Amino acid sequence: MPSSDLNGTSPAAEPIAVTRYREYLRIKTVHPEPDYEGAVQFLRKYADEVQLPIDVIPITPKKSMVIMKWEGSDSSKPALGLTSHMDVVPVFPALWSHDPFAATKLPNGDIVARGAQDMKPLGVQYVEAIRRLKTAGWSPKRNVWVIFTTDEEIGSLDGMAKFVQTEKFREMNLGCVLDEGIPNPNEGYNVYYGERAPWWLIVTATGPVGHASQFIPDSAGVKLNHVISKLLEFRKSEEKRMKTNKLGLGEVVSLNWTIAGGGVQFNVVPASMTAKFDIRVPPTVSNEELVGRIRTWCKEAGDGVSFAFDGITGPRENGLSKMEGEWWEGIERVAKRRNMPLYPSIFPAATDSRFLRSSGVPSFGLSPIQKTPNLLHDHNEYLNEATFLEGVEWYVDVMKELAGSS
Ligand SMILES: CSCC[C@H](NC(C)=O)C(=O)O
Ligand SMILES: [Zn+2]
Ligand SMILES: [Zn+2]
Repeated sequence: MPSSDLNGTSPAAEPIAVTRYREYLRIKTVHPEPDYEGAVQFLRKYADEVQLPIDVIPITPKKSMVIMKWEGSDSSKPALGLTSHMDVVPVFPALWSHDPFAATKLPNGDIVARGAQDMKPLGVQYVEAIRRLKTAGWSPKRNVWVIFTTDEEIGSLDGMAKFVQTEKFREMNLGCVLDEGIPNPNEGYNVYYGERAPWWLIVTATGPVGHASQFIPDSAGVKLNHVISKLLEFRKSEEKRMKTNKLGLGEVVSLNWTIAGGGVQFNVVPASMTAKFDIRVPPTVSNEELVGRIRTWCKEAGDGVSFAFDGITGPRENGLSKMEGEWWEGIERVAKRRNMPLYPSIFPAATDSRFLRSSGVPSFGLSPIQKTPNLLHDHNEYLNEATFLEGVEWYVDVMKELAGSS
């Protein structure tokens, strides 16, 4: 990392914030084998450069989270947390216009890379906002914690889910955390105060085996088909409910059959078959009622049909952060001052915030990305340099407002 003054420019006459962002994008924290060690090494140097104390918290022997602290003058007050995940989703390199890990900057300032939106900019914007505030001689009243998490993209089990159980998390005394949102193709920022729970449902049907030229009764396939049909009918009804009532995706249950399993040969009726579904359940839907429906459909299908949820997905209380109180009002004030419309809703997918909210810490998901197509998990993910820098300014104002001056 080349040296720079606290508010300096990099050797390439590029703002230092952009240079650090592009360096971070080049670290291959991509699943299935994210280079977390590379990211930790980068963040250690970065924290040193901006003079922030850093803690590296092992979650497993190969996966460590990173926490930077900007100490406030009144540590007794609940702190502000700024979180981002270090990992990114895989790429299909052939579909990309540029190497997804080169962080190429196009002549118009677009920076193309996996993670350019989801969600490496926020991690760097937090630190750069601190750099600017420090340079300006400003310091916070509340502690500000900058958190870099692991494995968000694969469910957060070896990440935020474990971290919220630690003594360190309790000691941080977080009053509110800001996390990721979704870019807005139009003007203004999307902001999320809750999210749907992922239910990764596995339905397994078993039945008699035999020669496939016969009408074998109650075969695994026949039974599984019953459950699949019921689930897909339910999918249709939820899609209709969304369209008829003009609801957001975050307000209805979505369901996709994503994996089919079982069978060995065309002419052998198998003993067991499975179907896996990605289901997203809004906080407004009763978990008991939905589990009850799945149970009924499996029972109707016949003996030997069961269901389970994968990993840490399935019915849970994710919590909703209230759009009231000092934290929310602070965010609204910043947006107003910056003439930035805010569009609150329920996040359709899953983020680390669900673990924070269910631990009693309000969390708001907002990526300061406007007038940019949403390319989360898509190829040719990019962010314009100017939009990135606008995000740094957003966090400067957010920190001043939410962490208070001393
Ligand atoms: C089950 S957790 C996986 C996390 C992932 N998050 C996002 C934002 O894509 C998802 O919702 O699929
Ligand atoms: Zn993300
Ligand atoms: Zn993602």
